[in-house]
Amino acid sequence: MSDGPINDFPSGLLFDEAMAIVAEVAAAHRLEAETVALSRCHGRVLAGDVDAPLSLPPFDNSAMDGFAFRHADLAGEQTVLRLIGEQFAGLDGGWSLAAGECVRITTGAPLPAGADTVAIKENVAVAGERVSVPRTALGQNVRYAGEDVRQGERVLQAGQLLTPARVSLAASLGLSSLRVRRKPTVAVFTSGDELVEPGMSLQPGQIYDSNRDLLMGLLRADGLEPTAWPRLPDDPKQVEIALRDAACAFDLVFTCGAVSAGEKDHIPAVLREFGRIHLWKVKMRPGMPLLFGSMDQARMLGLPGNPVSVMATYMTFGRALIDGLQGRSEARPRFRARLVGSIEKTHPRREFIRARLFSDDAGVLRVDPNPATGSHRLRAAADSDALMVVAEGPQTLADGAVMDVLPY
Ligand SMILES: Nc1nc2c(c(=O)[nH]1)N[C@H]1C(S)=C(S)[C@@H](COP(=O)(O)OP(=O)(O)OC[C@H]3O[C@@H](n4cnc5c(N)ncnc54)[C@H](O)[C@@H]3O)O[C@H]1N2
Ligand code: MOO
Repeated sequence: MSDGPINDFPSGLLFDEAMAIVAEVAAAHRLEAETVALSRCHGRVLAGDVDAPLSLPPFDNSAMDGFAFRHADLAGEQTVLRLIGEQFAGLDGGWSLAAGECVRITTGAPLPAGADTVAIKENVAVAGERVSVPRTALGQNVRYAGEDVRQGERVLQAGQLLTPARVSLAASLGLSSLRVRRKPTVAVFTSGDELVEPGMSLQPGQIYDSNRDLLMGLLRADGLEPTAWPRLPDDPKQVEIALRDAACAFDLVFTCGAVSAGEKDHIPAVLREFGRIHLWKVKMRPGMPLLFGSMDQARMLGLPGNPVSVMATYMTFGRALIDGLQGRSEARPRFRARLVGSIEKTHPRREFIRARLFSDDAGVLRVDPNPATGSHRLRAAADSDALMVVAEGPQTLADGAVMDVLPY
């Protein structure tokens, strides 16, 4: 391994500069498109636009259970019509109404030819064939063909995330599969000789590995199916072997720890020697030692080892990488909330502060920062449900200032 300075790549970048590099590298390594059965499309990113092969609703139909008739037949407060049959939701009975006739109809059933209005059954008196319907506005309780979607109209676009409603829309159009981007396969590594598996006994100087569950949980919550690898020891040869092995089998390799300046922080040197570093160190807090590169077929994101650094870097760079690889072009929802209390920030880096989100009595979303500083303090993260973002440079923020927040 080379002993020279590791400096032939961008370093000490502004947050937005680093994000731009991640987006660019991800776009250059976009995952291939595949055709997937609709039931497996949830959470996937669409690879192509979808134009409606049919209109929705496909035919005029009733919005309520009741009686369908011709509005022109109504006279006065009550009109007696002649019941000629039933049209339930399902096969079209081919009914056609002549003057003074009506048909019993259920919700979703096709409207008989000639009918243009439906009275709900609760307001109708039926005696044999005689049906007394009240005054009803023209078109009442009718759902028109094409009022939701017109045939040929673009309803979904490449780059959109397939939410349950979007998958359901595709189903309603009769589509049984969609072109989506492959989901990245993800390997997760934690690293450090101090780490012990929860459940084992601790020797002096050791701590339990908490980042593995943190990162696996964050990835799973984003719909990925990560694979946890055995922990990396603080040994450069073993780090090299494990990372090279993972890099030829996974799209994404996430590591936690061993990316800072310590004597045992081997990951940057391994990445440089056997792959390529795209950037190292970002002006953010926590998360400053973030490392991003490529090795073999994988993109590698080296998250700093402190737990809150893992959260801040995953929720920003990790997600940008995952979204970029899948060509997700629709921005994730942005949340903004008003600050509780005030903040005086003096350092130059962008800061991510653990905070609680809540709606106040006036219906205003508020964000209440946790006073704990220190990216090792996991308890403050567990007591919080969002990271609040404070912009670069010195900032004096008063109560009520509008803040960007990343809920988790
Ligand atoms: N001289 C310098 N020292 C440090 C710098 C620096 O720039 N110069 N950066 C500091 C910052 S900021 C951070 S963040 C940390 C990150 O360092 P590493 O990514 O190399 O992480 P480690 O040293 O391996 O670990 C940091 C910290 O986190 C604990 N840790 C690591 N992995 C886990 C895990 N899986 N579960 C629980 N806890 C974990 C580890 O024990 C350390 O306490 O470096 C600063 N130092
Ligand atoms: O930047 Mo470190 O990630 O302060 O904790």
